[in-house]
Order: sequence, then structure tokens, then C-alpha cells
Amino acid sequence: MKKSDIVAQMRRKQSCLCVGLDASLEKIPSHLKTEKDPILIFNKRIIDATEPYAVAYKPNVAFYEALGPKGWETLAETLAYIPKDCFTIADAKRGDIGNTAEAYAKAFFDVLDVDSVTLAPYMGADSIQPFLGRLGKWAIVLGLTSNAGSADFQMLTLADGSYVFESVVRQMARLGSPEELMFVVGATRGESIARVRAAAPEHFFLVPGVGAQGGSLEDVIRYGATAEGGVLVNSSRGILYAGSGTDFAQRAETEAKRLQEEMARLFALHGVLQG
Ligand SMILES: O=c1ccn([C@@H]2O[C@H](COP(=O)(O)O)[C@@H](O)[C@H]2O)c(=O)[nH]1
Repeated sequence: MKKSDIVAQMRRKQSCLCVGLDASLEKIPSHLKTEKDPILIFNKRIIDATEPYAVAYKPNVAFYEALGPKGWETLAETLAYIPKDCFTIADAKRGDIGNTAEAYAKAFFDVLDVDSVTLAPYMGADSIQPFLGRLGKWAIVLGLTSNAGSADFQMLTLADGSYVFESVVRQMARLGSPEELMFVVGATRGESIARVRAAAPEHFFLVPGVGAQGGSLEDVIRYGATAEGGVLVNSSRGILYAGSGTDFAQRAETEAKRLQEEMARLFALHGVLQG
């Protein structure tokens, strides 16, 4: 999907909501567990309920791999069910030497036909390069993550006083244009989001951490958004498990709508997608 199509969808829905499809058998409502493929049915109901408010969907591959060989089929069928005007993200956090990275790019972009895949930049430029230069396909590189452990390496300081994550983002922003590369930036990082924005003024951010992790949507829009959008904000558990009974999809819809309305309010306040 091209950047202009992502932005058009955000403008139309006044939303930057990405719904995380991270369902597990232990947590879905019990009445679905007798279905042939409970996770697929659950995902379809969630997609139907949230589609008016969402511009992207992000299955985290780990939840499908945990289901064994059948899980990959569930992932493929889930992706095929997502409306074509929504952006799709395989959250896989891959990263390896060049020829292996080529195989990952083929698996996600050609076989699974997903729009984007998340990547860990620790192995450097040649581990990211194979995901670039494919029209409409995106590399989403970890910039500043939402977890407490992001302090261990990402927030170490370099000799010039800058943080490691700033150097990573600056270098990766030179490697891939804003038409093919985004950054993962945690909603829990507050004002540090502004430092990532300074290091990559034009690239989109994928922002997890709103909802179950308690990150601030207000901070994300204030420090991360740009006039043409600039952010996709993910919530997984906060939407998937808003309810636990037979009305789970309705409860998910209510939560997605609440987030979208808050996004529209913040867009207006901060001049995002107003032109
Ligand atoms: O820094 C990161 C990078 C990725 N994630 C992933 O996003 C979702 C968040 O799920 P919630 O249930 O909304 O907390 C999940 O797939 C994580 O693996 C992240 O949280 N932080």
C-alpha cells in the first residue's frame, strides 16, 4: 500500500487506529472454543466490529506461531479477511544476514502478501536492505520500544551525548525513504517521542503501548504526529478483550470508536490532517 493511500484512509476516517490481532486461545470468550478455528472466527468478528474506526491491523506473528503449523494458516486467512483499504502489518521483529533477510522478505511480502513487517535493526543496514525498494511494501524498524528494557541498550548515551536510539533512527531514515520505511516508537515513552520525530521528521511511526500498557495517546499525537498524519497507533488487548462474553465484538467496537473519537479530537487540536 502506498503512503498516499494510508493518509487518504486516515483523513477519511479521522483515525490513526491500528488494531492488534494478538488473540490467544486462553483469552478468547469460551463460547468460541468449540469452533473449528476459534482464533480465526474471533479475528473476523473483531475486524467486522472495528473496521469503521481502524486504518490498520497488526497481527503479532508470535500468537500464530504459538498455535503450531495451523497457526500460519490462521494468520494467512486473517490477513486475507482484512479489508483491502486497511494497511496490514506482520509484527515479526525479524533481522538477520542478507540472504536470510531476503528469505524473510519473500515469506512476508510475496507469500503472505502483507504490506509491512517489523524489523529489529541490531544487525545493521544489510539486514534491513532486502525489505526496501519494493513498491507499496514497508519495513518498520524498531526505534524506541515501549517496554522497560528499552532502557538497557536503546537509551545508552553515545560520545556526542545523543541516545543510541537517535543514532539508529537517523541512520535508518537515511537508508529507507518515508515511502518505504517506518519506525516503531512506544506510546509509553512520553517526550522522548519528540526526539525520534527530530531524528526522522518525515517517516511514519507505528506506536504500540496505548491501552493495556498505559501509554498516552495525547503524548503520541502531540510529540509524534505530523500535518499529514505521521502515526499509526496500535491497541491490541485493550480492544480484543474489552469484553469477555458473547458481546465481545460489541465491546471491542465501543473501545475502537472511543479511541477514534479521541484521535479525531487530538487531530483537530494539533492540526493533523486538517487541510
Ligand atoms: O515496542 C513495542 C513493539 C511492539 N509491541 C507489540 O505491540 C503490541 C501491543 O499490544 P497491547 O496488548 O496493546 O499492549 C504487541 O503485539 C507487542 O508485541 C509493543 O508492545 N511494544
